[in-house]
Amino acid sequence: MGRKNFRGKNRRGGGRGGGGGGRGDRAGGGWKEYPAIVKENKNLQNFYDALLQFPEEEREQYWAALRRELPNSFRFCGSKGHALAVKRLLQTRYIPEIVKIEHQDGRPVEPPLPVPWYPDELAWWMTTPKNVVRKFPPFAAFQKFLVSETSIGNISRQEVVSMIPPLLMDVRSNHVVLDMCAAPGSKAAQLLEMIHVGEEARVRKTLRSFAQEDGLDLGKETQEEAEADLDADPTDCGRATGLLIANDADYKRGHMLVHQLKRLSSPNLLVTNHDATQFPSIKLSPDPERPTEAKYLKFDRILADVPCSGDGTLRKNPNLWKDWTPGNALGLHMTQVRILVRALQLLKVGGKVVYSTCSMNPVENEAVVAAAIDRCGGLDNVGIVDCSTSLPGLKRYPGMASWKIIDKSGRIWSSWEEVQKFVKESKEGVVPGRLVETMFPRPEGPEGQGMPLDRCMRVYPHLMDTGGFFITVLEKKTDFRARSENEPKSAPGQSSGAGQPQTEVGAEPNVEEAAKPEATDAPAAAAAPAAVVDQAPEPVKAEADSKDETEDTPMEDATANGAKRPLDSDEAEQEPVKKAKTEGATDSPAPQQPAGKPKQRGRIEEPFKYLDPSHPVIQNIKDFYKLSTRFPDDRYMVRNEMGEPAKAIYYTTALTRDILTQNEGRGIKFVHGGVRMYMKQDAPSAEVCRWRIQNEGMPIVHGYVGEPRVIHLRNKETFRRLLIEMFPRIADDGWKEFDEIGERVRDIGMGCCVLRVEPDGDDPDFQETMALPLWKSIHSLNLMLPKDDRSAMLLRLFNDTSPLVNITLKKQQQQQQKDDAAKQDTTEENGEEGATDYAAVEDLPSPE
Ligand SMILES: C[S@@+](CC[C@H](N)C(=O)[O-])C[C@H]1O[C@@H](n2cnc3c(N)ncnc32)[C@H](O)[C@@H]1O
Repeated sequence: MGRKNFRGKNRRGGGRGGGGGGRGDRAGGGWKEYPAIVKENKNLQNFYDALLQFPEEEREQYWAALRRELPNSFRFCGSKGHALAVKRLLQTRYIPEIVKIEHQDGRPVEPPLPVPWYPDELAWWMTTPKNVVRKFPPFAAFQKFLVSETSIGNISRQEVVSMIPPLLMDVRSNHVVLDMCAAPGSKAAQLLEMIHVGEEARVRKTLRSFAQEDGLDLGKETQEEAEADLDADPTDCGRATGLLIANDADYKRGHMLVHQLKRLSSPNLLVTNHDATQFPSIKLSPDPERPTEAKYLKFDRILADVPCSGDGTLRKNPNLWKDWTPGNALGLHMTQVRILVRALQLLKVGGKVVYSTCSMNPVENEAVVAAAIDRCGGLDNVGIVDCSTSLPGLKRYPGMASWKIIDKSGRIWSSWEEVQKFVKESKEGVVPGRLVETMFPRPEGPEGQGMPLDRCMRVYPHLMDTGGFFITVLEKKTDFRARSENEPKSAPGQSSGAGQPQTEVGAEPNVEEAAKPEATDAPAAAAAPAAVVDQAPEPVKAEADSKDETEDTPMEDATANGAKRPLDSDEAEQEPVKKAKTEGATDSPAPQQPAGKPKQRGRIEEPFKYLDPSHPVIQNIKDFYKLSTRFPDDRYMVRNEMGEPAKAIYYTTALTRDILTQNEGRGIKFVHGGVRMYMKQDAPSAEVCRWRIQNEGMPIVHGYVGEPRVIHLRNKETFRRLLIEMFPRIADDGWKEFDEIGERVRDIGMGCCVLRVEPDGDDPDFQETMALPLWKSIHSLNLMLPKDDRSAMLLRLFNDTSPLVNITLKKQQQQQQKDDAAKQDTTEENGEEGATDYAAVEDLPSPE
């Protein structure tokens, strides 16, 4: 590609990392940006000018940054080795082309650069905005790379400030993590990746120690494997034992979350659909030493990335310039406090909560942190962690110790005393707007002292040319009972209530915990699950329990302002393409409501039923694939009422199994869990196992598959042929065309096998080891991969964009029609199995 030029007007100045102002050198060349939107709002500007009190020059930089388009940013995901391979491609193939592109005035385009504070240079940004990269032809190849790798989960198009909260959580492989408000899921994906860091290498290292005994050929030892730290998570043969529960109150957004996280194929994930203010207590098996004592899950890490007014996202959501009103933030304050209090309750002692918003308003930030700590008994129970040395290179401001509140009418208030005085003196005698005491800075004097709110982090848009973000890390020091909202604080001199049993009134969200006066980490098992909000198998009171909460801060407000804000462009890009078919949703029609009953929210999910290891299907799978006895066979699960394998068999971790079995019938709304490991497949003869290994489950199981079902491939060109051709022939000496694997594919028994791609290391663009499902039938072979994955691999490894070749397309179409008809008849196993199984439909082995 020679020098390429793109045109446009009104491109504004400013760039990344300018340290107060960015690079103001962009005028002259460029592109159009949102010309129709007037980026002015008097109330907004007056309020923040009064609040932030920047010197004049910095104030201008702040507003100028907010009016500019956001730089383009993305993150390489997945296992480290894999992420580094995709990153290498950016550096060697795309950046050299990008630097040849010129602005209208002849200046070269600035290439993407690593975000300086992100570990391992896995996050990148570039000053050219997203919509320019998307639309201008010189960027077409780069854009294709971004889209292709995003679609298969190797790249996340995430805004840089949104990457900060998970980085501060220090998540380990064995941590139990909750993301309370997780949709659409970019931070949840980051957290899940952290749970899996180092796992692949640990598992291989463990397997290698048994390889000779088990007759496994694991190929060459990688450097990562040699350096793997088995002590990082020692209890399950190197596998990650941690868990992420990703929750969102909004059912539809919850399914975007499933779509986003499913790409990571993690058995360490559960997705739930609950109001975070009432997130339920999750039951675990009792400790063997105390079999009669109920045990509940507590978390090592919690992310509370709460619904907020979002005024830090003005760059990404320019409509906010006209939509911002002072009331937005006020309506969210109480919900935010409740979510944070619930997070602190659910945390282990020593655990950490990260509280974050994309708002700059202290009423949603410092005021929430202070109010939640206060309700949990003060700084003796919950500390604010000093993160000043974390993420060096990230420019930030400390949290505020004092601030003002703007009410719905635009009037600015300095203190709660001022509000009370107004109430006393006014005729109406009522508090204006939705003002409450906890919105205001803590008063001077003994009660208000000592809250180190300066440890909170404020990331302003002009500091590094980003969006705005607020982040605070809190640590639980001891167990406590949180004071309810309606309960007055202890009189001065008395203990704040830490560790004291307190009467819970209405507003305390979890009735299970409230039911037991001294409950701390083991809430009493209540007869009715407290946090069930709808469609519970056992009808329970729940909406009634939360009446106080809904009365003083209607959730409608919270959702109107925060939860149901329109999708921004990142989110929209991540949205499932096939909107009509919500992934993870059942195929069953929504349940019919008996007349006169309140309408149910959400839909009923299929149950999760675990298979007995002695089940004939499990035995057949073990025999056929010669699975090592070291692979756990008590974690297989199906999703139908009968508990019989019908279409898909899932795999989960041991902890997930415990949670799903212990909480069956308790009304907890699990909407996703488990990785599809085996899919039912028509087989040409009785000797062939009808359960093929699904691509998603392959990374988990392939190391345990016996050599009789493995094909080792080293040649890049052989791999290219398997990727580009669907159903290449092996009959009539066709196998001879397959170079080093020819004889092996001729001789191996029919059915599914593991294709282990083990590059010989000579080609720098072909270094990644992979394991993929391959189906052998009488006449042909077929890689059982979705078309998107094939195309993405062709692009990545061969820079090849040619269409896939499918010689049996017609047969496929007929088969697809047959499958579709059969699907309509299937009622027993819908759930996630109901979602299109593209490998089975599009890549079905040719019927022979
Ligand atoms: C700021 S967004 C979260 C963004 C997300 N953490 C990410 O990184 O992609 C806030 C989310 O909170 C959800 N939400 C709103 N009210 C909630 C509540 N009471 N409980 C749980 N989730 C809630 C909304 O549906 C929305 O998806």
